[in-house]
Amino acid sequence: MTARPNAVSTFPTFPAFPSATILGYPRIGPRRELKRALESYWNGRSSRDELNSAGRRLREATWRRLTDLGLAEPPSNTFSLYDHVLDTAFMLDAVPARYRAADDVYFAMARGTDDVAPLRMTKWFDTNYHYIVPEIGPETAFRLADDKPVREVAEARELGVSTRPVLLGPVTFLLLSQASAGSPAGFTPLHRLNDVLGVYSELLRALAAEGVDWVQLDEPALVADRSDEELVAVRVAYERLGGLDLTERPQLFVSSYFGELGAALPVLADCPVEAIGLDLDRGRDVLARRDLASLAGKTVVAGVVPGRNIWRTHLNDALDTLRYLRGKAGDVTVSTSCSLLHVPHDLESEDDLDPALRKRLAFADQKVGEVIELARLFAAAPDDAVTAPPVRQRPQASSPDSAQPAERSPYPVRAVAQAEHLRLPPLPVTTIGSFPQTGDVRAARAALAAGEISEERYEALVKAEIERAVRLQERLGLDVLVHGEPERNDMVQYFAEHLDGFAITRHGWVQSYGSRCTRPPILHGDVDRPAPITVGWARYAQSLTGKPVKGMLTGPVTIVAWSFVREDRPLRAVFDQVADAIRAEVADLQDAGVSIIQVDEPALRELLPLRRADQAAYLSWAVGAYRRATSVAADRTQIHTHLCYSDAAEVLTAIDALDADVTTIESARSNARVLDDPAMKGFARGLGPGVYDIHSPRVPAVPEITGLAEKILRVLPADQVWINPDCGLKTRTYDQVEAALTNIVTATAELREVSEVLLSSSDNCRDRSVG
Ligand SMILES: Nc1nc2c(c(=O)[nH]1)N[C@@H](CNc1ccc(C(=O)N[C@@H](CCC(=O)N[C@@H](CCC(=O)N[C@@H](CCC(=O)O)C(=O)O)C(=O)O)C(=O)O)cc1)CN2
Ligand code: MET
Ligand SMILES: [Zn+2]
Repeated sequence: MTARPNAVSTFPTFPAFPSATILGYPRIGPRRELKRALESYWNGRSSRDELNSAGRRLREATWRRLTDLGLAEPPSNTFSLYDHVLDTAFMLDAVPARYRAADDVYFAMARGTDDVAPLRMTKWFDTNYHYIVPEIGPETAFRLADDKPVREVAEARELGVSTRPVLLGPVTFLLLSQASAGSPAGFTPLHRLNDVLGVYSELLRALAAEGVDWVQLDEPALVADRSDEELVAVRVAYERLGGLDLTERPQLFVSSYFGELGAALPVLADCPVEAIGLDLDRGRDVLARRDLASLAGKTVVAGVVPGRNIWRTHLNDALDTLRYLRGKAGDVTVSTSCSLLHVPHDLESEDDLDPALRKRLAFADQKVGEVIELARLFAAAPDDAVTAPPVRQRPQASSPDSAQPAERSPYPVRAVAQAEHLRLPPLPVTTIGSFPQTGDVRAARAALAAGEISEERYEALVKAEIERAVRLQERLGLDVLVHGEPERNDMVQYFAEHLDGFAITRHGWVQSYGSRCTRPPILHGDVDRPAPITVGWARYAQSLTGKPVKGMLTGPVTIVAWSFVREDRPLRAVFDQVADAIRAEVADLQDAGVSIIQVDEPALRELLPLRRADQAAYLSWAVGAYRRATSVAADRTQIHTHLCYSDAAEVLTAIDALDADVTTIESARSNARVLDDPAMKGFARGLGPGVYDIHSPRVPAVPEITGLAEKILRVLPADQVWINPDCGLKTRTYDQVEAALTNIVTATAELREVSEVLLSSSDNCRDRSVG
């Protein structure tokens, strides 16, 4: 059968793409209605039916809002009760056998149950959103098990709204999945492409039968480096789906985002799909490509309104870009650069922002307005195309970088100084920093903000909470304690609130995973630390115990990564300013007698550019910022760092580069896979691979913990090993934490006995290495 690459112009009976659109919309609700509904269901306070109704109300509110704002054909299936990748796995019946008996299979996969651990969760490309990693093997029996995308179309139609369903594209779905445990060597989920395409074909037919004109297939994986085999998969997928007769399928819009399509552009251009989406914020390089003209027969959905930040769009620049494209592509439609999932709902909710700053901002609803305004301007603009690709660049540093401060002594020298100073037992047990954030503390913080309680009262409550955490750790027998971070609403927002140059929102929530959200601070000015931030709390915590209490800071890369950052200064200069603020805090903690300081960088890998060619440069200045923040530490001050959501190879490169003395990492959730990495041999620093997956309410049993720790001890000399959870405990309850830490301490005591031999021999090793 011959494909028809240009259905729009050749067959005018097929409806054109609307002139303005968005790729997706926040789903948590303007007042986090979804969060409340989920947590109420999980706590047994409401039924699944009530949860489903809450979801339905949110979808209705979204479609009404978007049509009120003037969007003709809003997207549907952008809603999810937990995660859209999980929705896709569920829809395809890619449900591993161990979940099938659960009461609620969907949430068992997302969160685990008492009997079964959840699926792995990891970062969605370079964002702070997390998706659930599907497990696919040769045994996965794909079928269309759920018709959510079709149902949502019908649901919207009842409200008089016709929508464009959004699906995760089959190639990205498989590339984001992992091979199930029993899969034969060499198997990758992409090997199942043909079977998945069978189900997608069936789904497209069902959507066409439902009267859908356009379907959006998201393929963000195509903006990262892709092998020839993967590019062949793209071709196979879209020749097959586009090859369905246009009476049997809706028109296909393949959207890319978070970067430029690279080698995937000519492949897609050659496939019988009717529209292609380009990210013209992060993927602007595409404008200079000669093969852009290969899109001449297609609708280009031009992502000129940035979906990853909250700054107003420069409408004139965007208009130039649209007019330039008009000369190159077929139809041109105005869109956001990606889904608006990554920005808060509505600026109108923010009453407290400085009016001068506020004028420069656009949240999701304002971005919808921009898209519509641009479509109007574009339609009214003269027909002649702009002929040169418009340039819009981030400013580069005009002055030389500020000097990098002096480095610390080499690690082996520091290790000796620290061992003498700290006198820790073998296999020290510690935690990552936060203890459960209780409703009481959150309520107290809300009451303080509302002026209902005094500063003194709030401080007393926080101190009581610190004391509770310290006493618990002492009682359970941990070796290096933490104060528990009760004074922090969030590890980034808290610092932003105490630094100059940041603004904080009241309702600017962005979903991070499931029901969990953050309010990313807005870094809009020059960053400076007017006064010490954590020193008072650290002093207080240390006064309660003879065991060392870690000072706890968030690193510069993570502060930048989890904020909305100004674009009128070179990113590198911004990093340096934040690094200097943290450096001042490290110095003050040290002066206050704190002997272990942890500077977390869980977002280090998140900001890693998706294309390998750009990664070395990024790592050099991200790492530079970290070292700038920490190199003020004396040799005997032990610097810890914590990384989560990274894979092994990335972590190991990063750990060496960061030059911290001890690194705690997430590993329980992936069964300590990091230790299989060949680079682990010869690893020379302290390492704490997590033995407790804190993302799930499950409490790990002692043998589970010893099992993981033994795996660690087979690879690493015992005197380098720390025992700790995967990440902070703030999302857990005190009951769960007490049970899990008890088991961790018990398991460690057993290990200390069996590994005494190992310990004495590795001690010798270390002495030799120092010479
Ligand atoms: N920024 C950031 N990104 C991160 C992480 C992180 O810790 N921070 N961790 C990783 C995993 N992501 C996470 C993201 C959020 C949360 C999380 O727990 N968020 C909390 C909100 C934290 C917060 O801002 N708390 C505030 C506000 C709390 C609140 O909801 N207050 C009530 C009122 C108080 C009450 O009566 O309960 C309200 O505003 O309605 C505070 O404690 O002050 C939540 O969604 O529940 C956890 C992990 C990766 N990315
Ligand atoms: C997402 S990494 C979290 C690190 C932080 N210190 C905590 O324990 O919560
Ligand atoms: Zn973490």
